[in-house]
Amino acid sequence: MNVLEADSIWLEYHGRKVLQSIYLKVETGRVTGLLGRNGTGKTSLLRMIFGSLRGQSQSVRLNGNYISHPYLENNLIRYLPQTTFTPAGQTIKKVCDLYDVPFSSIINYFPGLEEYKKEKLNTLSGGKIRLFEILLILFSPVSFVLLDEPFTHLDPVSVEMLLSLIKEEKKKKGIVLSDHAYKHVQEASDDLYLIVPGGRSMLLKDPNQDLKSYGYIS
Ligand SMILES: Nc1ncnc2c1ncn2[C@@H]1O[C@H](COP(=O)(O)OP(=O)(O)OP(=O)(O)O)[C@@H](O)[C@H]1O
Repeated sequence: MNVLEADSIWLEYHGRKVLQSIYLKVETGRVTGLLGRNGTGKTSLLRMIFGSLRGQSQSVRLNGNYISHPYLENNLIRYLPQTTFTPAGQTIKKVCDLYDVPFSSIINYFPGLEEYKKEKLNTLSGGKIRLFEILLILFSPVSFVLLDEPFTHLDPVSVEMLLSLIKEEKKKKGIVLSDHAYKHVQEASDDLYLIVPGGRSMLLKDPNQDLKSYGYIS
């Protein structure tokens, strides 16, 4: 089992405090959910764990050992951002090769993609590009994946498929999942954190009750 911890995370933008003293843990074999109202800093936190955003302070540790730039470590971590990140002018097969993800593993869960194999990514619809990118990150040969709003833009059948794939993939990986579709996040997560006003993270003991008392749901 591998354990990834983010500790002492502090982030300010132009003197405005966003994250203060955040702690979050994810283990292989588990899903850690991350919730918070708009603008509380979920994306910033995911990027700080990945290593692509530096704050005023951060300690990201793998099995207790500090890592300065997790995304530079071999086969450690990948991040699904909220926006498209794959090169639109590349073919789907080429992008799979770039990410070391077999095209065959993606088409198993993406009916109709086979015929686009040699097409460029920009021939897919926005929602299909999103589904492709989610699968690309989820099936990546790494120990941890960070998924930022994976349910947005997916149709209901794809959402159901994604929920069952997350369950399957967590057998091999640790997954951090953040989305405003909080019921899906709750359903998929073994541990659930909420970023509360003031930029602190709370590990929820009784999610239904805690989400109400912290004002995330009414
Ligand atoms: N580059 C930046 N410069 C200044 N402020 C920023 C920058 N990026 C983000 N912020 C601010 O930091 C705060 C946290 O943003 P972030 O995108 O991490 O929140 P979030 O919880 O992911 O939001 P949402 O749920 O709306 O996607 C917001 O108030 C945002 O306006």
